[in-house]
Amino acid sequence: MALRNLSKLKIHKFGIRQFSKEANLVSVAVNDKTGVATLNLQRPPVNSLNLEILSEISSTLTDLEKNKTRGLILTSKNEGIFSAGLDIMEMYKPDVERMKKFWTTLQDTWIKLYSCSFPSVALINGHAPAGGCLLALSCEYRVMFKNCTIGLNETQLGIVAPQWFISSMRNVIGQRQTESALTQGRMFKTEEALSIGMIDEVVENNEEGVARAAAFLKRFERIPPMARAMTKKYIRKETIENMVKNREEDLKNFVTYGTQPAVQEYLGAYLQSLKKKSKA
Ligand SMILES: CCCCCCCC/C=C\C=C\CC(=O)SCCNC(=O)CCNC(=O)[C@H](O)C(C)(C)COP(=O)(O)OP(=O)(O)OC[C@H]1O[C@@H](n2cnc3c(N)ncnc32)[C@H](O)[C@@H]1OP(=O)(O)O
Repeated sequence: MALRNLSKLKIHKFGIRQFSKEANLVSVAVNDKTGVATLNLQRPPVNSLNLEILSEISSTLTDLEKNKTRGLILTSKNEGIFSAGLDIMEMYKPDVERMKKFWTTLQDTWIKLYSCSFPSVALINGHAPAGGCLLALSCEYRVMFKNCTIGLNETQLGIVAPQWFISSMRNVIGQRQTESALTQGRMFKTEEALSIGMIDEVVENNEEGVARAAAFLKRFERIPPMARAMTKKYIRKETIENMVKNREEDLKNFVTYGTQPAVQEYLGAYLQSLKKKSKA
């Protein structure tokens, strides 16, 4: 597996374009033999998703699509944390113009990941709350380390998960489990997530995780890519169209709702509790 500069596109002897990104907040490694790209989130300390990392994920997904990658493994360089979700600092006492750009970039990233033509696996090698969970749910398969947690915990923060977050979960675990999980803002331990089908496999370590993710992607080796991609597109069409149709309204809701004093108070208190915990 090699890390390459994105600017250097080349056709490999297997006929697969190979590339990766020389960037700060994500890195991409492409397996020469299989054409599978591993996208690593690497924004210390907890891979919280701010405007900059989302922009990099989004542009990387565009590049992977253009370069006809054969599959994606989405994971974290920071073992122990897949992603802490959206960077709360983007929502707390926000600059409204940046806040809009942030949300629009999150929408773009989700659309690209949710609708990508290539098969995708989240190798969840650490905790995955909220936006971290959303990224994982947007993939087609989820492999997770033991002793971690995953879930959409928004209500615990006093915020409301948008419709497309909810649909992403509902499409994986169904209406009843989603309603129960989201109204409580419940975080699931690995084994619990497995038992409700939120994740597909549990692994001991990174080596095993990469092997299981690769095994999932290998299932498509003999499936004509076009047929596969069109089938995925049809299955996900309604969810994506709903979001795209409502994205302006979704942005408006985010700004209006997110800037309300009561929501700001919740976010401020939550941030304080996180900071206290890290100082204890
Ligand atoms: C009517 C309809 C309206 C629709 C409107 C839509 C509104 C929806 C809006 C938003 C949706 C948001 C979804 C989200 O993703 S919100 C983010 C939720 N994330 C979390 O709750 C996770 C919080 N973090 C943790 O639980 C832990 O940090 C954990 C990831 C488990 C890692 O734990 P640990 O390794 O122990 O690390 P620390 O807790 O010590 O954290 C290290 C430092 O990082 C800071 N931190 C952590 N998470 C975040 C974050 N998400 N954003 C910003 N900063 C974060 C933490 O404060 C520590 O900072 P410091 O070192 O300065 O103390």
